[in-house]
Amino acid sequence: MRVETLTKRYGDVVAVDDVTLDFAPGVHCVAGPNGSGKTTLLRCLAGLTRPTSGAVERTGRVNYAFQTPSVYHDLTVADNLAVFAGFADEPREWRATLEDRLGLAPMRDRPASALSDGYRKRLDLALALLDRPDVLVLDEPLADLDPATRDAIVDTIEAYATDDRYVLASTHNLDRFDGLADRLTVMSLGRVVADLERDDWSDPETAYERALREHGWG
Ligand SMILES: Nc1ncnc2c1ncn2[C@@H]1O[C@H](COP(=O)(O)OP(=O)(O)OP(=O)(O)O)[C@@H](O)[C@H]1O
Repeated sequence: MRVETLTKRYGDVVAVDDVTLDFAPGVHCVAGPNGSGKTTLLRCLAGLTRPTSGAVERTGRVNYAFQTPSVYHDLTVADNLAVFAGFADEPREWRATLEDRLGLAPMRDRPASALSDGYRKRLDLALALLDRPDVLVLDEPLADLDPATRDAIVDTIEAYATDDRYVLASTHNLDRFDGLADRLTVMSLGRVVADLERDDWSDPETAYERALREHGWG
């Protein structure tokens, strides 16, 4: 996958400014201060937002998990999974595996509206994975979650990111991606200020802070 000279403007705001990036299979984190263009870049890549100019090349089936979970609030966890499984042509065992990995079994009969934010996020990730997308895009998958939920989500991402799959995540929680991220792109003011691979860093959070310092932040 690739974006080339991608620009997205909202009126006077340049959310993504002339970004060219190649994407490879593995776990790819996109980090940057608030408003640096992470979500806009990922939305353009996933085809959810039309770029103002530039090109996007995508591959395979892309699923996008929004920062705010998009589940059926009136349905139970089990029924949410059943509805989405109806769209997916996957064996039941995969659904059971996801329920297990994300610790959803005790919540099966609870309406999504009655779940904690953490369990709603777990359910949302399960739904995004049900049809085994080639490309999984996660907008802030770990924001405002307790440690157990973060662990469940990180472990699920890790187990999924094999077999040439692409996992892209915008995040402010790089410490939790240590050992998991293969690639780190740092954005500032709509531009890419660092694009690093695992061999380039001792840990992604320190690499991120250094990249921002070099570009005048803090
Ligand atoms: N639909 C929109 N209409 C107008 N401006 C927008 C829209 N979406 C994003 N922006 C602006 O584009 C810029 C980049 O926003 P974006 O959400 O991509 O950044 P971000 O790095 O994901 O931020 P955050 O970490 O806060 O989620 C910001 O200035 C934002 O206000």
